Amino acid sequence: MQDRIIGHFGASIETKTLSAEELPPYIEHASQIMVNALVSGGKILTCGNGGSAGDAQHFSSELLNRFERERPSLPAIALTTDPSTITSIANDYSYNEVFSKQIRALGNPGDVLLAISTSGNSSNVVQAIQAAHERDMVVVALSGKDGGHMTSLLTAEDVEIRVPSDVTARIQEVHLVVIHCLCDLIDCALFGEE
Ligand SMILES: O=C(CO)[C@@H](O)[C@H](O)[C@H](O)[C@H](O)COP(=O)(O)O
Ligand SMILES: [Zn+2]
Repeated sequence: MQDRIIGHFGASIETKTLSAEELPPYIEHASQIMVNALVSGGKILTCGNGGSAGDAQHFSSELLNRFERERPSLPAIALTTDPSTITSIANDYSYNEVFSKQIRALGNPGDVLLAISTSGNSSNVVQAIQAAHERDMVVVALSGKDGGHMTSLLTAEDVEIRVPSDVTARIQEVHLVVIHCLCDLIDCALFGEE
């Protein structure tokens, strides 16, 4: 079984190496979108399912609390954290609307939606992107595989960071590095390079 374990590490390293070659321009662009929103008084909403819900919460917590340095709190809300809201929307309407209904209430022009989906096909994330555009928000899509339905919804204002892999776990492992890159770039832009 240790060969399997080593295989996971090897595949993760391989995917990260390929991502390090392909993704930096998209990550930098995404960070600029987020910084522009934050300096204009906007906030960042985040969403995703399963492991990507964890990533959505991981990112919002690092803005609200801190990443690696002492700095003021930054405005971010994970749309994945309130079971009463999520279960009531899913129960009364549809699970596909659990993020979009929140965005219609919380999102404002100039805010950013970080939409996370390894397949790009999770309906509630797709509908979240549609709702964000209705609210004149900008979208940063964090995806993988062929980008799925999410990709076709993005405008020229948005950016997609698509991990070059078809394996959900490997994509998620790169998403975490991307989230930390975004936090670092935001801190550098707002509070100076250390
Ligand atoms: O974390 C994992 C797999 O590693 C799963 O929980 C995974 O997040 C779930 O299957 C999600 O429903 C997948 O959705 P998505 O990434 O395609 O949007
Ligand atoms: Zn996972």
